[in-house]
Amino acid sequence: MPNLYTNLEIPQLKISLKQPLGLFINNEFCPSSDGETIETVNPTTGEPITSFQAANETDVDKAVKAARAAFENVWSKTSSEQRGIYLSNLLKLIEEEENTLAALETLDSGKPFHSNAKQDLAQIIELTRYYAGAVDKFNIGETIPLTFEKFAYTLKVPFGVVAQIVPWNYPLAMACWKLQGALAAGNTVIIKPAENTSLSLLYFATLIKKAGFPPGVVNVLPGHGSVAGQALGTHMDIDKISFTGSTKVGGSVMEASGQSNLKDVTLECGGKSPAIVFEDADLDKAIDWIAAGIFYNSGQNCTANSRVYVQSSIYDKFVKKFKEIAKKDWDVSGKFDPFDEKCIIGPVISSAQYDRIKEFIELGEKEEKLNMFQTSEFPTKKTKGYFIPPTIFTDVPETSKLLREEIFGPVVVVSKFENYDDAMKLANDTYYGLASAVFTRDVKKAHMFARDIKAGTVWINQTNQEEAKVPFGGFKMSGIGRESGDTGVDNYLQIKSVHVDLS
Ligand SMILES: NC(=O)C1=CN([C@@H]2O[C@H](COP(=O)(O)OP(=O)(O)OC[C@H]3O[C@@H](n4cnc5c(N)ncnc54)[C@H](O)[C@@H]3O)[C@@H](O)[C@H]2O)C=CC1
Ligand code: BAL
Repeated sequence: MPNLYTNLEIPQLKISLKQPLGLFINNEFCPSSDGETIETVNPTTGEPITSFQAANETDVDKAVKAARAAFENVWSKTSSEQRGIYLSNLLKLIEEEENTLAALETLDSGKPFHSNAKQDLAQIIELTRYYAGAVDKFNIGETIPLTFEKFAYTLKVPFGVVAQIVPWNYPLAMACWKLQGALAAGNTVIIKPAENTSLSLLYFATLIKKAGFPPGVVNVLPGHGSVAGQALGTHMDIDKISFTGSTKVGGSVMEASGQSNLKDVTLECGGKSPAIVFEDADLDKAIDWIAAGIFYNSGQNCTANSRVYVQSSIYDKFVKKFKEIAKKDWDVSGKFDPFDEKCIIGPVISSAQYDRIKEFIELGEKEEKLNMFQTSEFPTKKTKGYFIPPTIFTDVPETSKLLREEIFGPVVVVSKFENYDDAMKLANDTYYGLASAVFTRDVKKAHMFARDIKAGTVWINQTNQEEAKVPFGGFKMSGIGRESGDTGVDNYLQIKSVHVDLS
């Protein structure tokens, strides 16, 4: 029998914890059927942390059977009030274990503990509170009068068994965006974390059990995307799948649904979100927001404002100040312990992502010969972690690969525009449509931008702010469907129409 738990020590916070390493099915941790494991690496040091069990097709089937039985026998008969009680219990446990969960995020993903990881937990707490109260608010159908003797009504009912696949940039937060909404709607769930950040969700599974959720309602299946993820996508007894990650894999999840049982699909995929700065903007505030919007979480945000367009009359001033702020507030040098309050930018998630981002930087600098500014030396010789300093490319043409592709690191391109029409043309010149930001003191211009931009989210005089009450999702190749807010529950409900004949 493999080890299904290990002790982890986080000396910086004096935390020691019992970390589960198994697949979580029917409220128990168990080994994978073929003994396959995945090693998880600390991106701050490049050293392994531990290994956990990796699910295969047989394990996926076992979890689906557990989720199906829990749905048919227990969960579909559990009142919304009782579901709300379980979610409230979970909220209390998350609050109690906030530091431990945040510390696991920092250990496994490199997120600075005091800023990013604690901020993720604050968001998780807010949204769990929201969903605990939402269970009976968004499942209300309507009555439709037809003739004197006929009417119809609609019921909003859960799908049944839902699969969820989440990425590594916000490991627990992305899981909770999906999980709490699906549970509030009355579904049972099988959730797969990313290969490189499974620890926090496995630990979270212990809270699910403690909160009283019946066995099989929540199942956590760590595993490889190409194995466990693929098996979830093609399974014939999963009613809905929700995915967050790359646009490429999002497409294959949709394809898997099409090739199997046409399960309902929600996708949250990539972005190349523009920030537009007009000459009448409060420049200092705009720069502070934009710097945070690209450098926070080391730029590993699907909504990162990775394309910045600045009106030509203030362009030079903007670029000068932007570099100063990047250097002053976001530099990495010498601050290589994400548990230390001074660390503002952690490492990127893996050596593969580090190499990928480095390639983009070298392409911009050497092949495309763009103007480049970095806040400190790169590659840095002082750490084995995957640290990348804030990197700013200026005067970048629309044809540049750096301007067109999602880099997912602390790398931003800046260009200029002349007038409103010019700005809109540039902002919309992308296959993506996740988010956007506009900076101006002109109310009319701000709302014209909100009208004209083809993106699921628009921020006016701010950027990258998320609220549990507000729907989130993408236009174009950034996704299908919405999460968060009422849609975070609605997304997991389907409509049944009932026709009544009184004649
Ligand atoms: N929109 C977002 O929040 C994210 C976007 N990305 C983008 O993707 C790029 C590559 O990162 P990756 O880790 O490779 O992302 P990915 O899309 O491969 O990984 C996301 C999740 O999908 C799973 N997965 C992988 N292949 C699968 C398959 N065939 N079927 C079902 N699930 C599968 C993974 O195990 C993980 O849980 C990043 O550089 C970034 O541009 C990555 C993570 C999050
Ligand atoms: N903050 C959650 C969505 C994202 O930016 O990846």
